[in-house]
Amino acid sequence: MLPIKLFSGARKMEKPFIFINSAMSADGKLSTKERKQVRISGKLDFERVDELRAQADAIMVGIGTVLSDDPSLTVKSQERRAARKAAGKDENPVRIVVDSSARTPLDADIFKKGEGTRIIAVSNSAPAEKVRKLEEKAVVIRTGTEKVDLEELVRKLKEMGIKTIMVEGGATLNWGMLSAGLVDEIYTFVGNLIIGGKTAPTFTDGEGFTEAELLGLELLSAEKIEDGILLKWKVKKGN
Ligand SMILES: NC(=O)C1=CN([C@@H]2O[C@H](COP(=O)(O)OP(=O)(O)OC[C@H]3O[C@@H](n4cnc5c(N)ncnc54)[C@H](O)[C@@H]3O)[C@@H](O)[C@H]2O)C=CC1
Ligand SMILES: Nc1nc(O)c(N)c(N[C@@H]2O[C@H](COP(=O)(O)O)[C@@H](O)[C@H]2O)n1
Repeated sequence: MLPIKLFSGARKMEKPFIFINSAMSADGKLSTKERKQVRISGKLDFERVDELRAQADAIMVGIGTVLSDDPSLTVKSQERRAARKAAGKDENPVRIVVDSSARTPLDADIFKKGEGTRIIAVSNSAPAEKVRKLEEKAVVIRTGTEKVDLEELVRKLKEMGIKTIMVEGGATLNWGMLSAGLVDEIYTFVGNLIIGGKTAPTFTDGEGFTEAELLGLELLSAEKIEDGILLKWKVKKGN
């Protein structure tokens, strides 16, 4: 594997640098039709992901991912956690869940595992009692009427000092972030399997772009890792 080069985009910091990292099957699926998590990455790719997590200020996922996978979103390597500590940071990046209706379970692994700040982003229509319970475990950010306003959320995260956000899916959040023009780079690991199923989540679901709105990408690199390929893309702005 080539040496890991993090975050090629050295753009001016008017907003946090935001990248999506996902693992998908050769047919572009993130998980099965039952939304069951699948091991797509091999050992080396999981190491790469762990390094990305360790370098990021924050990791963001959608509530769909929390409900189906119950991820902890922690940095797995003890050395990387120690390096973060030595640099005066928490062992884990800030963990952010985009959760319009405050559905995050109070016993979710993101609360149970690892130190560090958790942020739950809810809309203003989220049930008050559940929000109050979440506030005992996390910083709650309210934005948007029915649905989290991702642009405003990102602005608030920047005000909190977050400079780099790693988005780890799923399919709907990827669409929300891409369609709002918030993503700078995309890293997709394409693994050596076919998942199939027209209801299985793909890298980007949501409404989809019209022909006039299609999002252009510039290929930054393509690297074989074990039996898959890592594609790094830069999102073209203003197209
Ligand atoms: N292979 C991989 O790298 C990954 C796979 N996955 C898979 O993806 C699936 C989950 O994906 P989804 O069901 O699409 O859920 P998701 O994780 O994308 O969460 C979607 C939810 O986010 C919330 N949301 C709030 N405001 C939003 C906004 N403005 N824009 C977009 N979403 C907003 C909505 O409640 C929406 O239902 C799971 O099956 C999981 O296993 C998830 C992450 C990574
Ligand atoms: N990079 C990557 N490769 C795969 O093969 C995967 N299945 C995933 N899934 C993502 O990892 C999250 C789990 O995180 P924790 O180990 O619990 O910290 C899962 O929710 C998906 O976002 N990713």
